[in-house]
Amino acid sequence: MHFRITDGTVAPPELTGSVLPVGSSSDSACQGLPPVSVDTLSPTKECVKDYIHHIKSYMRDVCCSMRGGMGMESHYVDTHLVQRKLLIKSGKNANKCLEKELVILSDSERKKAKLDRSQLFHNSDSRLKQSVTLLGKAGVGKTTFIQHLCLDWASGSLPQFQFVFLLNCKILDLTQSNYSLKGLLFDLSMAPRCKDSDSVFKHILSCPDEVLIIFDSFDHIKDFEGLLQSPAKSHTNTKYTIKQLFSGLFQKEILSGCTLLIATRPKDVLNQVLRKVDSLLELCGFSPEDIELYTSKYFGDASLQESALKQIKNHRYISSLCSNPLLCWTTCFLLEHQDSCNDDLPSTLTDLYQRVTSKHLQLASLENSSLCKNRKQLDIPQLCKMAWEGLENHDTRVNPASSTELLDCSLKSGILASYKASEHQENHFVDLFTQNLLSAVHLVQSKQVNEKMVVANSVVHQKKRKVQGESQDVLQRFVTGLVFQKAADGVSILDSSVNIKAKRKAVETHLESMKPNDLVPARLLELFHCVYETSSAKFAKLLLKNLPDNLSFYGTQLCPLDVYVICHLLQQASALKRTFSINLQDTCIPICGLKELVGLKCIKSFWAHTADTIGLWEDLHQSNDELNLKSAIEKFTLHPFKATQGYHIENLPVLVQIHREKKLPMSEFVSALDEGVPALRHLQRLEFELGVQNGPELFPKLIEVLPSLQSLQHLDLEKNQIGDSGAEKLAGVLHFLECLKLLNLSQNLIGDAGVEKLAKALPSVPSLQSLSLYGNVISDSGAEHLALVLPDMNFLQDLDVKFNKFTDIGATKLSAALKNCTGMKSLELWNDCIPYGVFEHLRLQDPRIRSL
Ligand SMILES: Nc1ncnc2c1ncn2[C@@H]1O[C@H](COP(=O)(O)OP(=O)(O)OP(=O)(O)O)[C@@H](O)[C@H]1O
Repeated sequence: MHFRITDGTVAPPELTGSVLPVGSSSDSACQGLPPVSVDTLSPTKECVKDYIHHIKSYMRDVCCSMRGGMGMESHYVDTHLVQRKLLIKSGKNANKCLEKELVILSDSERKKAKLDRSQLFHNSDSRLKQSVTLLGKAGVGKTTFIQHLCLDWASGSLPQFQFVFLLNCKILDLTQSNYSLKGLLFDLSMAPRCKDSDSVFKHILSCPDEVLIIFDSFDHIKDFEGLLQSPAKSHTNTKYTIKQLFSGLFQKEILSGCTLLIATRPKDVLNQVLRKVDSLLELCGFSPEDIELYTSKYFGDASLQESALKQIKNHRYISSLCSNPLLCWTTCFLLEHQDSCNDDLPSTLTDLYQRVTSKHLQLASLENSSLCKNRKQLDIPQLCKMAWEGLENHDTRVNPASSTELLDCSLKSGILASYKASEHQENHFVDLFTQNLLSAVHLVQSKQVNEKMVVANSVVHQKKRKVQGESQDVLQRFVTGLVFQKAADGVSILDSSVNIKAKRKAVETHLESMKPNDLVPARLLELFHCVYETSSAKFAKLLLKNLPDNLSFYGTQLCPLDVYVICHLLQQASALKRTFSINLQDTCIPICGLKELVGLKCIKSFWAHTADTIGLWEDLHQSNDELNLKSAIEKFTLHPFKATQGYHIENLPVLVQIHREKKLPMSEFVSALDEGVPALRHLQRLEFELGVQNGPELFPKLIEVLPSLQSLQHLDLEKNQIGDSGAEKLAGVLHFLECLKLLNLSQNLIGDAGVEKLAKALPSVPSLQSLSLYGNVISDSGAEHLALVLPDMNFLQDLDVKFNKFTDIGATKLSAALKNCTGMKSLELWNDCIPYGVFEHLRLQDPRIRSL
């Protein structure tokens, strides 16, 4: 059977379409349509056509509305997709979490990588992608996007697919092993019943490349370990588990050629599966323009629309929150039901969700006074307990044995949604935030939950190594928010008669013991959020006091809400006379957020992606904000520079151009740049870690930049395969690097030709103390060239040329030169082309020659 919702009063409208008695003859979706059943006399083609017609019509009916009763056509806001890439790591240190391997693009790269819905299934060379993953945080609109996609298909777009099957992993029974491929498609997907499923299935098997199968809420397949093992291999009625069927489809063992679309939250998903997909796409949330459009769609009435929009725009926290479509809907719902437009808007997530949940309950009780006359009659603690029990098992469904009255009221209030799964009815918490708020209420006020348990689910934990899922992050925020909530007011969902002092004290002690210095960037961000949720000046101060001078959010994707929270807390730092350097590399922080953070007094230097930084300068220049432009130029730093992605280096030449020409690319002379770009002038350390794949291609860009790095002391170019030609290019610019102390050219395939050029240039680097050419392919002639210049390198202390190809001839030349270098401390020259006896002899003559 199919899934559907059976109660539609206030139930989430994205599902209300499936209220219809699916597959029955009274199915309104079927009315006026040819019957699904196939006249045995009619050709198979006819029956397939009928069925397709029928699914399309069914999808049009089921997918046409969103939560809150809004029509898809009237209220949907077209959001963008961004093409994402994976950083493939292998071996022991490979991460087991997709989010950690996803390359975080800069804001400017994201703009370039934008796609729209029509490009979902096609590569740039217009080849069809066979597997696509749609990534997005909770509430960003994955399910809604898929609904729209189904509507597109039903209305004739996506003609490449004859069939679209939509599976919701939330309601699939993952424990049973009695499903066939046919059962998966016809009985478990959102499709009307097909009376001649054998014929249609046979047809499907004959044209797999015209089939799209969508797995929504894929993160609900909790256990990803071994997911790809033992895939289903047979199309026939052999019985499998859902995971085996997925694995069989994914690995093209069954229905090979079909297209798969997998929608999931990125955290927690094991990458062994998702790294194998053809395309990884991230669904973007609402831009400020989208928020405006959505608000105007939500409030039909122009004056309501205007006032709501004004309130959202005036409230920076709320407008940053609204970049998440679900939270935007929640905000609009609250605005719609607030008593007066002078009511304060919530200033924390806890506050927002408490108000909205209370409102839902209140409306439901008003609507159906016979079921729950007032809020008190509803057993909220029981509802909260159910939420927590589900959350503990990473499950959104509620215990079917719960009281009917409680379920009915929760369904009517929109806290639960009902689905028809397989053979039975299931009730689920409607979204992650609602379930987590109720769970947090349970933890905070239930007597069965002790302080230790509350602390374990409140603020960030220093020692936990495992990446925690999004759900845990949100739970922490709510628990912290509730524990420190000021005296319960009208909207509090907490029972004011319960004493939570001991729990509050325990969380407080834990917060006070936190050492932000030891936290990885993602955890540090969570700590910021938890402190923000407390709304407490005391905890904000404590956090600011304990923060390290160098703040790093490196590699953590920052959404507008994150940026708001960071700024909000940091702006109080000036009062404490604290200043920070902030690393915003690989955070994809939007330029407006960057502007806000960089503008803070307490930020004395920042490091963000070069293209975004130039974008920020251009923005400030265009708005004639010369003062802030000057400060943003001065605060920008590149130190210490570590290039691990192509885009870390690609824009450096533009920066150098700005530095030399003292103007921005599209402008005339900019007075703020009259001293060039200090970040370039002051850069002391550069590590070029692009490796074999990107290193050789991007090395010329680095060469363009090096002459401007007058303060560079440490240049690490290890393992980039720059070869002889790279060494020659480097030799041409070495004389600019007057302060260079360390040059690491290990493992770069440099041979005699390259080392000859380098040797000529090395004496022009007066301050060089340490040179490594370890693991190259230098033979005797190269060693000889080096030996010749060794006495001219006045400050050289350490030379490492081990694991090269020179023999005792080269080794002897080098050791002879060493005699004239009194300042040198070590020479490492071992390699297996030098006879051991010779090597030992040289070593005994000069102890500065090191063995392995
Ligand atoms: N593009 C959109 N236009 C208008 N409203 C949207 C859009 N996307 C999402 N919404 C609103 O946000 C709500 C939540 O979206 P949705 O359930 O699709 O999120 P999700 O990413 O699937 O979340 P989860 O990971 O929790 O399943 C929808 O019910 C709808 O009200």
